[in-house]
Amino acid sequence: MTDLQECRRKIDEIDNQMVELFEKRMKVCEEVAEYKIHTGKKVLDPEREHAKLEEIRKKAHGEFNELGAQELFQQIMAISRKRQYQLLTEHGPKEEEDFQMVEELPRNNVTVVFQGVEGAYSYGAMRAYFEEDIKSYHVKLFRDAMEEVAAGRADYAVLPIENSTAGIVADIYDLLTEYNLFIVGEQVLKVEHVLLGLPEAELSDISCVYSHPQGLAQCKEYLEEHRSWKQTAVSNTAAAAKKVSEEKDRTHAAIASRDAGEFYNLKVLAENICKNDSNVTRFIILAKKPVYENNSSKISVCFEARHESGTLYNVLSHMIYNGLNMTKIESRPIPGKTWEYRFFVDFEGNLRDSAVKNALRGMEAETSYLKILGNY
Ligand SMILES: O=C(O)C(=O)C[C@]1(C(=O)O)C=C[C@@H](O)C=C1
Repeated sequence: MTDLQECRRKIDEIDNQMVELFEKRMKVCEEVAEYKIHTGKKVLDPEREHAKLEEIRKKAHGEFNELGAQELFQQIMAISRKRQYQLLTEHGPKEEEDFQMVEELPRNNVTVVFQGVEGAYSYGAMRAYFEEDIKSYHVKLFRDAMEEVAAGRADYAVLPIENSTAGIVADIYDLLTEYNLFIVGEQVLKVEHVLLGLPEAELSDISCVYSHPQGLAQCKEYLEEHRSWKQTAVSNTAAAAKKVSEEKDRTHAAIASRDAGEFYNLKVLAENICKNDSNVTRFIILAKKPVYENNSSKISVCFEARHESGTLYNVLSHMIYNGLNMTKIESRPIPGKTWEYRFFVDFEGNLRDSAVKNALRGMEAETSYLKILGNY
């Protein structure tokens, strides 16, 4: 019978040689980095990597080992690139810094736009993030809010990006790639929906309910208990409340906030209608200029990767290598490119950290498009 101890001794011996060779190879890669820093040649050389992998495949025996050896060298070269990006950050030409650091963003005496109407959750988020003495106004669509900031009529826009029950607000993700705006802050707001009706209405009168699609989705279970009600989606929850108050029809109800109910003089017909009692929405604060506060700890990026096997894995590996904690990933279809996706990633860090600089340098070089959406 095979002796396990003996096998392990042999493996250890081989591994020791491999580590020695790995370090030797890395030393040469550092020389390559020096050459590339001086000549400005790109770190990633897909042709060279492709030729190398083909050569490696020919050297190995049998299909399994051919694939295995290729995978191993793919990793080795990826590690080599990461080391080269590190050296480039340390000794190469300084990258143009688009983002400006500020001690603190002004939260008073500014003009803020939000989507919806007073009483909407966006309004609540704005009140929670900014000081009292701001000038605020509302617009109809998410796009309008972005337009206001892009045109310089507002300093900031407050927009919902995700809800803990219903998921992301996809339109906002898409608009973030359309407008050249930056996320400078975020505000998480507890969302407590109630069912609102006219002051004289009773729950048994209701046959039609209005809300934002997310409001309807977040109260799905409650609405399933009232299947006969006609559900109508409107642009936001406060607009739903406004509609009920204007239509003066006691069979109409809205799913919105208690605040919206007070604002439009409606009665609470049912509360706790959202099954998930930790229902929160995260709002982002957008600005025109790429600024970040000194103590910012979260970075959002958006990128497109070539449609090839392993590209996403390679891009994300820059975060792993630099010890960065990825907190979120989303994908959205790229308009006009069927089955191709754009990725949105959040990770912990500050743009001043060298680990962040290294990771971003590598990610930028190995994606076809990368935008830093913000550090906040
Ligand atoms: O040969 C190069 O140009 C290198 O940078 C070395 C190396 C490698 O580790 O083999 C690393 C990155 C390149 O994409 C190709 C190859």
